[in-house]
Formats: sequence, C-alpha cells, structure tokens
Amino acid sequence: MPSLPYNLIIADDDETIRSLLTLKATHYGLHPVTAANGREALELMRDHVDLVLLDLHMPEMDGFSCLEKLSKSHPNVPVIVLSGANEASAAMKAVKLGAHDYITKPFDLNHLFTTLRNAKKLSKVQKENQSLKDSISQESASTDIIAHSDSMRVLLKKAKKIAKLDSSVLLTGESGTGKGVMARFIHSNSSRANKPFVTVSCPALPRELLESELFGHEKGAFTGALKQRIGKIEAAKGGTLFLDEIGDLPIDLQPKLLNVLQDKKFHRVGGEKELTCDVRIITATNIDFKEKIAAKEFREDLFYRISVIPLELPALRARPAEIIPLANHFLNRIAQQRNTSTITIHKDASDKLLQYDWPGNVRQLENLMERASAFCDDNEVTADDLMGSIDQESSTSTQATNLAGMTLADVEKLAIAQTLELCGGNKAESARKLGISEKSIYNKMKRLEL
Ligand SMILES: Nc1ncnc2c1ncn2[C@@H]1O[C@H](COP(=O)(O)OP(=O)(O)OP(=O)(O)O)[C@@H](O)[C@H]1O
Repeated sequence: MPSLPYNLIIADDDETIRSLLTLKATHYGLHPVTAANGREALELMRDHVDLVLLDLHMPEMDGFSCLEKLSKSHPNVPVIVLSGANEASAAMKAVKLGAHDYITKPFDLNHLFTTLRNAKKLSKVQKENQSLKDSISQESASTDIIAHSDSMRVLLKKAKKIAKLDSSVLLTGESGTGKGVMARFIHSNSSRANKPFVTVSCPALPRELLESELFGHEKGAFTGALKQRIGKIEAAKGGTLFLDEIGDLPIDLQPKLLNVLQDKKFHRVGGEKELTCDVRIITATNIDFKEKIAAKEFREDLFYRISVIPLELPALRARPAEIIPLANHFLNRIAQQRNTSTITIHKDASDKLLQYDWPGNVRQLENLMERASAFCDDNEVTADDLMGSIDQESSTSTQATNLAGMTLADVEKLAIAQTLELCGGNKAESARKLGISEKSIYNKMKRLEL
C-alpha cells in the first residue's frame, strides 16, 4: 500500500502501459499510483483521489465491475476508461455505467492527458457542487423533487401519506430513477424529519466492513478494531435508515436485519449486550427479488418485512413530460452553484433529449447536463454539446442488425459484444449465456479484439 499521497489511480493489467502512464502522469504534475486489476483499484480508492484511469479488460475484477462499484462509492471521481480500438459499444456501456469519458487504445498521450486535465477541472467543480448540495437543508431537499408527469404526481401524493406511517418501505425501479431522492422525501415528510437520515449502500462495502458499518463494533472485535464504534443503525437514532440495493445484503447478515425490523434489537459486532434501536427502515432495489429468493440468496421472511409498503419509481422513458423540466432543474442548479446566468437548452438539443430512451434514467440526464454545461458556449446547451453520448444508434442493444452478408467472425464478435453488454460486462455470465466456457470467452475476446 503506497504511503505517499496520490491523486490518480492507473488501473491496467499491462505493466508496460502502467509504467509509461506513470512516467507521463508525473511529468504532467499528477501523483499516480498503479493497480493491476479492478480489485486493487478499489482498495486504493480514497477521498483525495481526483481521477481514475481504468482499463476495461483486466483479470480478477474487470473494468466494468470496478466502474459500477466506483460510481456508487465515489460518484464525483471521474473515471476515464481505456478501451480497445473496436470496442465502441463497450466504451459506450462504460459511459452509461458512469465513466466520464473513454480513450481508445492505442492512445495519443497528449489527447489522454488533455482529457485527464479537463476531467480534473470538472471533478473540482463537482466536488464543490456536492458540498453545496450536502449543505442544503433537509426541508429544501424535499422540495427538490421534480414531478411534472401524472405518474410522478400520484407517486408523490402516495409518498406523503406513507411518510406519516412508520412502516418499512421498499422502493423499486431501474437504477437512477430517483429511489434515493424518494427515500429522503418520505423521511422529510415524516415525524422523524428533524432526526438523522442515514444511507448505507449495501454493495459498496465488503461483507465484514458492511456488518460493522451497519451494526457497529466493540473494541477488539477484530484486528484493527482499536476502539468501540457505533454503526449506522445507532447513528440514525430516531430517524430513517435508507438501505440502498438491499438485494446485495449478504445472506448471513440478513437475520441480523430481520431482528432489527421485527424486534428493534441488534448486537454490535463482538458485543454481548443486546441493544435496542429506534429507526424507520426504507430500502431500495433495482432487481427482481423472486429470483434471489428462489436461489436462496435472499430470505423470504426478510423480503416480506422490508416490503410492507412497496413503491415503484417509473423509468424516465415512461414519463417523457419530465425530461425537459428535469434538465432545466439541473441546469438552474448548476448555474446557481457556479454563480453564472441561466443556462438554456437549444431546441435541437431538447429534441435530442426527448428522442432518447434514457437507460440510465434521471442520473444519466443529470450527469449529461453537468458535462454539457461545462463545455457549452454562451450558456446555451446545443445538440453538439451532448457529444454524441445519447445517440440512439450508439446503443447496440437497440440495434436491429441484419446478419446477412456479414462474415462469421463478425457475427461471432457481435454476439459476444451484445451478450457482454447485456450482462453488464460480466464475462462468466456472458459465457454461460453463449454456451461456451469462461476460458473460451477470454480467448475469443482477445482474438476478435473485443
Ligand atoms: N424527480 C427528481 N427530481 C430531481 N432530481 C432527481 C429526481 N429523480 C432523480 N433525481 C436525481 O437523479 C440522481 C439519481 O437519483 P437517485 O440516486 O435517487 O436514483 P436511484 O434510483 O436511487 O439510483 P440507484 O438505483 O442507482 O441507487 C440524483 O442525483 C437525484 O438527485
């Protein structure tokens, strides 16, 4: 583990590339540290890191899995992915998963470091924005929810009613639809509003850390537990605990949460004493629990406990009336934070926004507005500022491809690329779906330059 401060993580399994980029990054005034795979990159992640340069194909944990975790644990740290020459769809997939930008190998070093410099500037603005957002009071956070469509208005009405009860709420919906915002809205409209609202993202931490994060630990409970620490359940005393992506709660921690829900009781890790808690639990998921329950990865009794009141957030594509008001809302907030005049959207850009189907939902729109507004001229976002990121044709999943006339190698390549995209870059799952071994998929990807 490096002891010197670093602000750039270079994650690539190719040692030559790591050495070359380290040398160049130092030359450009950055302080790099290297990782040979996604797992190592995650371990190196700290609050002081400004940028991550991430290869998509690495052993142990590839760039996609690492990116998904980074987007959740450090959403304001720009990640630039390094992709192969013929990997446009993989690179676009990475951007949808939260990557700031992508660079295709073989890369031009000047271009690479200009991209890094721009990303660092943007990261600084985003960090300032975040601290401003964090300082916004809970009251104003509750009014910060945009609801122009009928479906969202109905949902908000329901949420206000639910807020008055103390029952557990399960928020469902695709990633980025606003489950976190809704959880806060419910809290802010409840009798617990002046007490803490505490969030824990279940997949963001390894099992042991998650257990201690939730339940706290006693001094000496494990190596490194130098003093007693209270967990988020205690920190949320009197308020609301929001457990994001509850489907990822490890099976052996599930009985402990069930105890909290049923009897309001828990133990700190390594603790003998049974403690009582006073917390309302709101959970969120974007997975279908039926499969998890059937595979015995999620306890059915816990599922019933967390889903006393289920509330589904519709995908952004199902409420197009919201797209432009949301885009304007984000631009107004950005203009306020940067202390500049209003940022507007040109008609050609709003047409493009309306035509798109938003697989990454409101989060994708928010990120896009942040990015487009950073580069637009005269405080107006034009179609060019959207930088091709939302061209429908760039999504292989929506492409209707005519296979006739294609070479078998190209068909094979397309099938693998689309399956990888479908499986979020997970090679083991893609191999299973394609009916080949994991080793074969690696060999084929190498041979087909995927
Ligand atoms: N209706 C809304 N009004 C204003 N901002 C919104 C709205 N919905 C979502 N957002 C913004 O979009 C971003 C994504 O929302 P949020 O994190 O709540 O989504 P999510 O469904 O919890 O995502 P995930 O499943 O990936 O955790 C946030 O920055 C949030 O502020």
